[in-house]
Amino acid sequence: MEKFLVRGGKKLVGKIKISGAKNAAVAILPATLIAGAPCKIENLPNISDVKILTEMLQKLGAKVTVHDANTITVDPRGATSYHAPYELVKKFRASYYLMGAFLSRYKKAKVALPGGCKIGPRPIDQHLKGFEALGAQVNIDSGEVELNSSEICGGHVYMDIVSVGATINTMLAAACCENVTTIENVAKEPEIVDVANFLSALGVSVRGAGTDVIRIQGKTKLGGCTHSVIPDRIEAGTYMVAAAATRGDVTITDVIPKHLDPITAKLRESGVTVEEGDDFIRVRCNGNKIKGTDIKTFPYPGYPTDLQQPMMSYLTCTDGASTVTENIFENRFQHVDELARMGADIYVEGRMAVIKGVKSLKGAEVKATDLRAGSALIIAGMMADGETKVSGVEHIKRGYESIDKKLNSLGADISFVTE
Ligand SMILES: CC(=O)N[C@H]1[C@@H](OP(=O)(O)OP(=O)(O)OC[C@H]2O[C@@H](n3ccc(=O)[nH]c3=O)[C@H](O)[C@@H]2O)O[C@H](CO)[C@@H](O)[C@@H]1O
Ligand SMILES: C=C(OP(=O)(O)O)C(=O)O
Repeated sequence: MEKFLVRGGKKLVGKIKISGAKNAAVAILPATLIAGAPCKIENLPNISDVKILTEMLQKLGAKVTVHDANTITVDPRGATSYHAPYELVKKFRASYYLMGAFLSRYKKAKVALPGGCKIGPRPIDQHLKGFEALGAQVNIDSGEVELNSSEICGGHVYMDIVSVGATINTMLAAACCENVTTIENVAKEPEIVDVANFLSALGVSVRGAGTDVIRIQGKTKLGGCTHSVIPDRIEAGTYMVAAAATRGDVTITDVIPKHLDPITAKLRESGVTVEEGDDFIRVRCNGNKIKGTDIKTFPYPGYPTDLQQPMMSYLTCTDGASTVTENIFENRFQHVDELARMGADIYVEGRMAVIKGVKSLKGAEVKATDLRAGSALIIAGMMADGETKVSGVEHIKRGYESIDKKLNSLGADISFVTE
């Protein structure tokens, strides 16, 4: 079994460069299927979700040229398959974007229901509502979603729930519709704006991405483009929290500081000094008195659920009590028992965790059950006395490019072991 062995007690100090955003990359890669010419995608994170997706595009008939670890060109013109069976999609959640991409390109799709992080029930009813509003018939049979549309021509949809995935999927499906599509009550995450920019570069007219309402005037014939993926605000936020958790001094570069406002605000509230530049953020503790704070997860621009778990590790050793309320996913507290095994004092009641700050954590054998539980446990390991072994490495590799090497470059002591 693969594990990260973390020897704790080291302050993180130095500079670290942020990779491209997983949640934008995993939408843009399937979206290349609707292009009419090659698409060069730059600043892709070198993570397993991207690797799997790249292989998937090849299996579907697209030609992929790898330029370097973070840049590929996808030529979708030879792709013919609109079927993505469970074997292909089970490994990660964002395979659902193949539904929108296939529907746009082929007017039909057959895609198995997705896998991904087990953080509670993750229905896709809003995705299907979007497709239906554009004119598709939806049928679910033997775990596969079948979409058909003699004419998918655009429409109007008001989403019941603010959903990142449903917003992007409806945008993809609308990209080749001749009529205007209006999607209301949409998610406003920066990754949605990045996908909108990618579609615009192909020739689709997309207005309103980043607000509550998106209007799309599709085109039946699209071009190709060169697109650079935006920085990963969740990776950046993880390293901001790690810097604070080890009472270090870290400058995080190649970021869009505005995207990190909710994390910056919470770290400042808790006593950490955070400075922002045009494309960097410096997080340092300066010997400041560090106290607990309260976190409530919300859709962007609220505090992101994907940084709830790493933040909880930090809060285990701050002065006084903190609360963490998880409003997005029902079962995103699986890291709590593992933190408790390291000496954290956490009490969970429904969607809220109450954390009483302790003096220190102790290293232990712990298991990451999902991606962000993984980074949370690595942070806890760096805070702890002694050694922590984190299993569930496959989850962590889904979303963090070289997390061990990046943290070691800041002075951490993390090795990759196979037992
Ligand atoms: C690949 C990707 O981008 N993943 C992100 C995306 O996931 P994902 O797109 O799956 O998350 P959503 O924004 O869709 O989910 C938000 C909430 O809506 C619910 N819901 C969603 C769709 C639907 O059809 N019906 C429904 O009830 C979900 O169960 C959840 O409670 O946004 C989440 C919320 O910021 C992040 O944690 C994930 O990292
Ligand atoms: C939940 C996450 O990812 P996914 O939606 O890909 O499972 C995440 O990035 O924290």
